[in-house]
Amino acid sequence: MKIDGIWHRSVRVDEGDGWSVRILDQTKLPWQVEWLRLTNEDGVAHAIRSMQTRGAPLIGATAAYGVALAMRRDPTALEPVCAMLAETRPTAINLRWAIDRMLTALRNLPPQDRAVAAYAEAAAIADDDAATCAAIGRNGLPLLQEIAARKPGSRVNVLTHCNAGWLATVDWGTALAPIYMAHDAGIPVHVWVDETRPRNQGAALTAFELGAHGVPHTVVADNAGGHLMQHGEVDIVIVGTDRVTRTGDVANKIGTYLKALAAKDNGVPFWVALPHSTLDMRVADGVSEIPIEERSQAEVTDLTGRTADGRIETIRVAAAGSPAANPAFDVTPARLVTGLITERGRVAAEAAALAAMYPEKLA
Ligand SMILES: CSC[C@@H](O)[C@@H](O)C(=O)COP(=O)(O)O
Repeated sequence: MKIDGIWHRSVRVDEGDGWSVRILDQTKLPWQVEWLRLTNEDGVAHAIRSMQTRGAPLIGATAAYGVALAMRRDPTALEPVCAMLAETRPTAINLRWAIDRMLTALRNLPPQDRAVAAYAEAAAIADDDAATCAAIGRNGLPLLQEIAARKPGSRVNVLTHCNAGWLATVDWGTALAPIYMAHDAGIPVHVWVDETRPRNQGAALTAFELGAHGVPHTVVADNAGGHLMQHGEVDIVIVGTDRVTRTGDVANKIGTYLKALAAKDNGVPFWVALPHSTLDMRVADGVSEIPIEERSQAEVTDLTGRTADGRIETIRVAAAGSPAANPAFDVTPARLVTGLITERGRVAAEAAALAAMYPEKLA
C-alpha cells in the first residue's frame, strides 16, 4: 500500500550487517504512522501479543522473521524460540503454519547454517503471502464485476468486518484485495466498514487503509449491518479469517457470525477470503475445536482515541466496577458461508471441495 506516495509492505527488512525488521505500530493507527524496529525474538513476541502487529497472515510472517532474528543470536535455540513464538496468539493458524515451515526448513541444518537459511525462509514466507493475497484479489474480483454488471451506474456495496486488508497481511490483504482491484479497475465500489469493537480494527485500520487507497467507504456501528442488509444496502459481505477448518467452518473476529446470520436471512452472499496458510485440515468442527482467544477486560470497558488537541487517550466507558468478557473471535459454521476466495480460485466451504483444491494439505 502507498503511504505518502511510497509503496510499503506491512512487514519489511532493513538490510545491512545487523539487519532488523520493521513493522507499522498498529496500536498507533490511524493517528500516527510509526514504524517500529524489531531486533530480536522477544521484541517480535511482544509486538504480536500487544497487537502492534496483527492480522492472521501478518503475524505468521512476522513470527518467521522473529525466528530468523533468534537464529542470528543463538542458532541452537530453534525449538524453544519456536515454541515461545507459537504461544503468542492462539486462534490464527497462520502463526503455527509459519513456525512449522521455519522448523521444517531449519531443524536438520547444522547450527552454523541456520541464520542464513532462516532469513531466506522468512523472506520466502513474506513473498509468498504478498503473491498469495494478490491472487486472492484476482479471484475475488469477478464477484464484484458481476454485481456491477447487474446494476450499471450504481455503486457496489460491500460490507466487511474487522481488518483483512494490507495491514493484516504482507501486502494487498485478503478480503480487501478484490476491493482494491475492483476500485483500480474503475468499478464504483463502496465499503461499509464495521467499526469492530472492542479494538476497532474497522474504524481505525480498515478505514485508514481504504482511505489511503482512495476507496469510498463508510464506517458503521457493528450493529448496523442487519439493518443495512434489510434495506438492500449490502450487495455482498466479504471478510477475512483466522482459521478455516477442513469442513469449511470459519473463525474470524468476534461479530462475524452475527453478520453471517443476517446475510443468510437477507439473501446477501457471504464470502470469506483466505490464503492457504489459514486452512487447518487437522480440525473438523470449528465451534468446538478452534481455541478462541480471550483478551483483557479493559479492551471492552475502555476506549482509546485522539483528543482534539492531538493526545492519544484511553477512557473508561463501562460502568465503574462492572466486569467484562472479551472473546476475540467467533466461528461461522460453513452452512452460512456462500463460498471461499483463495489464491487457487473460489471454492465451496465444504470438505470435499477443500480437499480437492488443497490435496497436499491432507498429508
Ligand atoms: C487477513 S486477516 C483476517 C483476520 O485476521 C482479521 O479479520 C482478524 O480477525 C484480525 O484479528 P486481530 O485480532 O486484529 O489480529
